[in-house]
Amino acid sequence: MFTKLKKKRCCDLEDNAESGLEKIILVGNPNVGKSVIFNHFSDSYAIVSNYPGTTVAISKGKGKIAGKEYEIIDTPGMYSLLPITEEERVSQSYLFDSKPFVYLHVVDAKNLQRMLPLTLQLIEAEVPLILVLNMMDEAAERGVEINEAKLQNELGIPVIRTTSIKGEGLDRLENAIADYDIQNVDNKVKYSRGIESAIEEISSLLRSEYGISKRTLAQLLLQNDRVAFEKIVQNNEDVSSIKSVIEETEKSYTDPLNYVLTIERQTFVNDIVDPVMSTTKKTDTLTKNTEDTSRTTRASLRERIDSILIHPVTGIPILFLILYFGLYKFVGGFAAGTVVDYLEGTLFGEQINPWVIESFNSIVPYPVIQDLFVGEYGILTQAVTYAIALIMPLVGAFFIVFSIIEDTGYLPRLAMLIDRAFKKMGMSGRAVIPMVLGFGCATMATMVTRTLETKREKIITSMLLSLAIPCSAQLGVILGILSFSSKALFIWAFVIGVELVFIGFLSSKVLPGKSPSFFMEMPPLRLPKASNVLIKTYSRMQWYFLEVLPLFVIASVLIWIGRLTGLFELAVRLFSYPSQWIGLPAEGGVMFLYGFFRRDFGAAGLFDMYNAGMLTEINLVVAAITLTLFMPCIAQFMVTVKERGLKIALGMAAFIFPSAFAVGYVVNYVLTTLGVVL
Ligand SMILES: Nc1nc2c(ncn2[C@@H]2O[C@H](COP(=O)(O)OP(=O)(O)OP(=O)(O)O)[C@@H](O)[C@H]2O)c(=O)[nH]1
Ligand SMILES: [Mg+2]
Repeated sequence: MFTKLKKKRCCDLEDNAESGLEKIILVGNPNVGKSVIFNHFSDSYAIVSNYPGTTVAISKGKGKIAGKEYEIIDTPGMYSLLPITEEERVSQSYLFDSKPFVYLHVVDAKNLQRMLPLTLQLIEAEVPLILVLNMMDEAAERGVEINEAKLQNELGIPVIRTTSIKGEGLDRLENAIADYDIQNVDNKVKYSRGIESAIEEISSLLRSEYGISKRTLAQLLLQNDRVAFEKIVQNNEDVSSIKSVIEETEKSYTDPLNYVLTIERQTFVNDIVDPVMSTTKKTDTLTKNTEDTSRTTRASLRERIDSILIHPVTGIPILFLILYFGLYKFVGGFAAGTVVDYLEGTLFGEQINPWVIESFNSIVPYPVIQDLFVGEYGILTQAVTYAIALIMPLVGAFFIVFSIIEDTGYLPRLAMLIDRAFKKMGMSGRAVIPMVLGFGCATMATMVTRTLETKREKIITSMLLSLAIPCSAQLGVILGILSFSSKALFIWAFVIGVELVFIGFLSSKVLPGKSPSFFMEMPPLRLPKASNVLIKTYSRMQWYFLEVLPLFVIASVLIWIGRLTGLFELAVRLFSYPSQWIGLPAEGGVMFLYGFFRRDFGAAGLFDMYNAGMLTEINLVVAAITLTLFMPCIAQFMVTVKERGLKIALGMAAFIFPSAFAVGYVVNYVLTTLGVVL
């Protein structure tokens, strides 16, 4: 495991640097174990979780297979070569442009019938291919047996069975890659006459060469795939003749061609699967076969747990229990209370920092430089202390809880549970995943909005992520600060919840378009693996630090320059007005200034002010609410610009900034007028 910990966290943003090595590309449906196999073979790490849509961008790494070095590439899951969502589009465009040594098509063996259409499409695309029957453990548990040799014969490509999570079969996969030799494989699918002749006609019109076969490109064109059209326009093909073939074909079918192709392909899949796959019938409890009985019991237990999690009457209390123990007790109580108190108060406050200040001052006698490194807002005394003593334990604790929840497969169940409520806000249950991920890091979560179907849903989700979802660090600090009174915590959660629902509801009324439909594959509930939870937590914290620490240091440097030039005082004075509007002392302005860098930096400032006795309890609740609703951090803003465009991102910011203070004002007014005691 520790060799894994040394791996670098893989690129979430696409980079197109060519390594010059031959490529092995992992493709397949979502949630089938591609990233597990990627992590096994490559020197990079891609996040593994138990829900569809974990990987949303290409990940690359290098790996040795039978002594030879390759570039290994992990792609986002896709259901078919015709993409619907953006992360599927990422995979499709990669297929268009790559010439790999081999593609590994990873499938979930227990669902072979549903996965094989993509295999047939890849065979039609005439790409070098190995089929990996993964999750053989779960297939066996469900009584599914697959005759691998027969399947290999039928398909004409190598077929390897694996249980990647246990490392089983990966050595045979390695051998199969080493021995792989490209060969012509017969196409397995023959469509009805109208479609076959259209494919032939379009193929004969295509002059250039592409990463996929002309037959496949013709099919994509028949299904009106946007990128396929862009490709043929780029290559100066005879687009108008191709379009007229498509129109003619469309006229001769009553159903959309996409549907016709899918249905016709499935009959070929069934013909292949029927003789190679068998399922031992579930036996009743009277059976003498103990193995079958335990299999049946396990299956029915799983179904029972599933219905408990999804049913509102039982599901909602369970959700609250998870929030109570996972967030309130563990992150808020243990990490923010015990661990941070010790690290920030005792270790850094009483031991490390006084020593650092003294040593630094004795070595560097210049007050200006001393101020930069060990002053009140210094790089070492503030940036590093905040990052290590305050944020690190909170983020770490949060990510541990979060990784466990992810790996159980709870999130898709949560998506089903609150799909109806989300529909009222113009989103579907699918948006639950980016929203929940937002509590980890809203920057990552904004990228995950790629998995959503409609533009409207993506805008609403990104908006709510920027507005009302506190990230782990901020949430941890706020839980820590407000844990003095459950009433305070309740008011904070209530106001943020109401704002979230209200703005979501309002956006769904203002933005044109229908509510999206909800479709999500339900992965089985699984027991989390400690090694995956630890590696994932470590890798996310590493990512977080790379993002956070430089920003904190930049903030310290800018504040230092600001103080030298007097700009800092000016900015603080400027912020002292909105700070006073919401009932805070004028010094509260500093905190909002920090908040511009990152909201958690601001929250950390709040923590300090409270400890210094500068704030009342009501001040604290109001400030926590305002900071939660405050501007998204710089990194999140940049990702929002990238995913949604500058105009939408600026529009969001223009709304969020004043509305945060407006809500703060109202809450302060109500609490002080009512004379609420916390
Ligand atoms: N039981 C079992 N679980 C597996 C196996 N391989 C992967 N998993 C689990 O399946 C889930 C999905 O694994 P990933 O590697 O994230 O799947 P992926 O194909 O990369 O998924 P996306 O990124 O969503 O496309 C995780 O919970 C893994 O632990 C296996 O062989 N057996
Ligand atoms: Mg993945």
